Amino acid sequence: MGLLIDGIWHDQWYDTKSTGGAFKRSAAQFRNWITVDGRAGPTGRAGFAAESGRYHLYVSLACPWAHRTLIFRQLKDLSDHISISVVHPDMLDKGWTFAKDEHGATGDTLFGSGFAHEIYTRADPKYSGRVTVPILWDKKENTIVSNESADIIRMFNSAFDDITGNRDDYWPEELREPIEAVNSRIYSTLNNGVYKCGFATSQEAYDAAIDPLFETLDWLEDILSEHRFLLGEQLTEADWRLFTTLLRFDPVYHLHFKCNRKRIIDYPNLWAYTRALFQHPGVAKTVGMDHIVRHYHYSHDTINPHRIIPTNPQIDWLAPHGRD
Ligand SMILES: N[C@@H](CCC(=O)N[C@@H](CS)C(=O)NCC(=O)O)C(=O)O
Repeated sequence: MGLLIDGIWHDQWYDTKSTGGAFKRSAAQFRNWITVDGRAGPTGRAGFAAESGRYHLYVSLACPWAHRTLIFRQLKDLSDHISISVVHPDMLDKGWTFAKDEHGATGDTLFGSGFAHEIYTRADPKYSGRVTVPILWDKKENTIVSNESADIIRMFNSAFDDITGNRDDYWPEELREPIEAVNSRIYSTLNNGVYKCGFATSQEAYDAAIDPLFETLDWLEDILSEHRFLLGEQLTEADWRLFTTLLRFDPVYHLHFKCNRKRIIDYPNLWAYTRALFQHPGVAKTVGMDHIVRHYHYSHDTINPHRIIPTNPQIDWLAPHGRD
């Protein structure tokens, strides 16, 4: 694990010393938007029009943020229009790699690079910052459009609709305000909250993260006891953003990140909801559980120094969910 400083790779773990043991996620730096006609989006510059075959997505099957983008690529029928490369699950001293010696790791199918940091320096030879996935690459302008999953799923939600004819809308205008409110709590206490627990290097930092996390799970259980989805009857991006964390919770976060007060299967509504989303058409094929379990346990040697991969519970994702 490391980062680029002025385009040079440095192997170093997250700095939690300056924050009293708390993990602080750094903000993504490439924030352009693909739009229907290439006009600028909410951030960044213009020039990224939706075109079939122009863009390439670098993902890790293990990563919950990258997983969101893979789900939207699937839901919005973008597989024939946006190509992908899948990194190797082990993220060690050189960061994400394009090694292919693991089932499902494709290598860099665009440039044949060895490491994900080469994609960042290809876009900006002096880039300083973390080398994260997902990365949305523009083959035409030879640069990174975006490395922020929250933005990428919104681009995928609508920018290519005229090309695919798929007009399913997971960010409907009338629900945007409540979606933002739900996203914001879930991001801070759950999506990122599990990392705050897992990467904490002081008891105080862990204690500060664990209560809000389980309060949020209790809150979600209540919502889902009354509604089919987070915002009511309509499936929205808020559900997909939550799903990638729920999916990883029992197999990884419960043990590896010490989020062990309860498991998702202890919450009847959350557990049935997670299965319902797993069983949604096209979603199961975006799930790489081998990469998920391998990545966390093998890569985080400050948490699991002997890199032993635990046996894990057998989870029946396909059991009937009864939430239609
Ligand atoms: N804000 C980014 C965060 C992505 C992110 O942190 N990805 C993790 C993998 S789960 C990563 O690549 N981490 C490498 C690192 O921090 O060095 C997004 O949501 O797209």
